[in-house]
Amino acid sequence: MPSESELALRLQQGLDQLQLALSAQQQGQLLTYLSLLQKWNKAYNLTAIRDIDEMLVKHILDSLSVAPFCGAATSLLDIGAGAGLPSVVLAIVYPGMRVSGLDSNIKKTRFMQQVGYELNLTNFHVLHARADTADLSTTFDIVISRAFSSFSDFVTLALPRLVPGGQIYAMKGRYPESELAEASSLCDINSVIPLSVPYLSEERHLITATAPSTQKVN
Ligand SMILES: C[S@@+](CC[C@H](N)C(=O)[O-])C[C@H]1O[C@@H](n2cnc3c(N)ncnc32)[C@H](O)[C@@H]1O
Repeated sequence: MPSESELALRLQQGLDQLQLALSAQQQGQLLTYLSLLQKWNKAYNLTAIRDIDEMLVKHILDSLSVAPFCGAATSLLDIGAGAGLPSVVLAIVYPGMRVSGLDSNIKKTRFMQQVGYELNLTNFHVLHARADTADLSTTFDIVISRAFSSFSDFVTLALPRLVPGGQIYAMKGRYPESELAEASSLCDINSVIPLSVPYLSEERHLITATAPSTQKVN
């Protein structure tokens, strides 16, 4: 198992590759989050990944890879956030952004609440609810998901939660050709951005979309 200083160095080098400049405090928060994930995973089964270095790459750095595309937003909702991926990571990167992590699984929302408390993330809010019935009373600049559902199901859930002109972001693995075709009548797909995750040779993509500008006919 890598030592704390080895993990810190690997994080620092990953951040350099992503061209993200985070303070020592933010890097410390990311490492504390990583250790909480590993600690709670034993009892709560938060993620199938057990190895801490793999968690750093496939969870923390993977979530950080979307950060450069979120900087203009003041609010963000993560649907099906699970253990807080990517929402906790984005709340750490952007302390001025109102970030909400929503999940229907009570163990996962308890974990996110504990993370928010231990990291003193005052901009991070946890919602225990189903995405289709959640009473949120507010809308968001970005609605994001990672490993949640088909893109079309996600779009249907995300659209009512967006401010006018807000962005839907879906984090995907391989180029999601069939999912894009299926959702083309529901929204305007603006881009499919290849993401590069440090130390990972697998494909990652970010779909960005907005509410349909015109009434679409099937
Ligand atoms: C595969 S996990 C992904 C979690 C996290 N986004 C990640 O990348 O690790 C999907 C999550 O979606 C949640 N979920 C599934 N259906 C949901 C719904 N209708 N409303 C809210 N959360 C839901 C599950 O509880 C689970 O935590």
